[in-house]
Amino acid sequence: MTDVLTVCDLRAGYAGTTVLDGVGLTVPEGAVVALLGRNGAGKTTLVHTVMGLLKPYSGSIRIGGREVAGAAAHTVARAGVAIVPQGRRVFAPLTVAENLGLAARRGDRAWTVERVYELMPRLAGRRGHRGDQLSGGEQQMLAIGRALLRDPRLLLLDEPSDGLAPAVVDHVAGLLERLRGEGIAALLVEQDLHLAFRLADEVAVMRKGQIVHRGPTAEFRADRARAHSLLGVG
Ligand SMILES: Nc1ncnc2c1ncn2[C@@H]1O[C@H](COP(=O)(O)OP(=O)(O)OP(=O)(O)O)[C@@H](O)[C@H]1O
Repeated sequence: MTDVLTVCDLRAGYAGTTVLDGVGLTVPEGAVVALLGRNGAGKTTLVHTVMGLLKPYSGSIRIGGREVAGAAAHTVARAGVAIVPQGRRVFAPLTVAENLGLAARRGDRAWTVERVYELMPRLAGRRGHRGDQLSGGEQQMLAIGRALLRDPRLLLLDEPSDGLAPAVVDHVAGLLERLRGEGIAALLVEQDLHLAFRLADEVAVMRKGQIVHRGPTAEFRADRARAHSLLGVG
C-alpha cells in the first residue's frame, strides 16, 4: 500500500525551542492513524507543521510523494490535505451556509455543499444559523464539512471529541466512520481512547516530540500494560 503522508526526521518548534525532535510517521492511503500521547507531547505541533501552519527547522513531509515541508498551508491544501482544527474555529458571526460557502471550490469536485448537507442533515436544518448559535457537536460537523469541501485525500483531525457529550461523540464517530468508508485517510489526534480505537487502523504514540510506538490498533488495545506505560492510562 502506498502512503499518503510520509514524515521523516521532522524537527520543529517555536522561536528556536525544539518540540518535534525527529518525528517519523506514515499514513497509508485510505487508513486512519490515531496519534496518541500526553498533553504537551507535540501532537498539535505535528499537525500544524504537516498543514504548513508552522515551518519546520528540518526534515521531510511528503504528501503522495510530493515534498511540502516548509510550503505554505494553501500549497499543502492543494496537495490534498485538510485540517479540522482543535476548538473547531468556525466563523462565529457567519451562518452555516456562509461558512461552507467560503470553503467551497468551483469546478468538478467530489464534495459539494449539497453533499455535505446530505452527509449531515442536521447542518442542513441549521443552514441559516450563525456559527455561535450552534451546539459544540454542530460546530464540529461544520468544521468537518468545511474540510471536506477541500476534497482531501488526508484529513488532519485535532481532538474532534474535545468538549462534546458522549452521545455527540458517538454521532461524530459515525460520521468519521463513513468518511473512512469513502477512502479518506486521516491522522486523528485524540485523547478519547474509545474513539481512537473505534476509528483507527493503527496507533502512533508520541512522547516528548518523538514517535515512541507504532502498530495496529488491535495489538495496542490488547496490551493494557504497554498502553498504560506509554500513555499513563489503564
Ligand atoms: N504557539 C506556541 N508557542 C510556543 N510554544 C508552544 C506553542 N504551541 C505549543 N507550544 C508548546 O509545544 C509543546 C507541545 O505542544 P502541543 O500543543 O503540540 O502538544 P499536544 O501533544 O498537542 O498537547 P495537547 O494534548 O495539550 O494539545 C508544549 O510544550 C507547548 O507548550
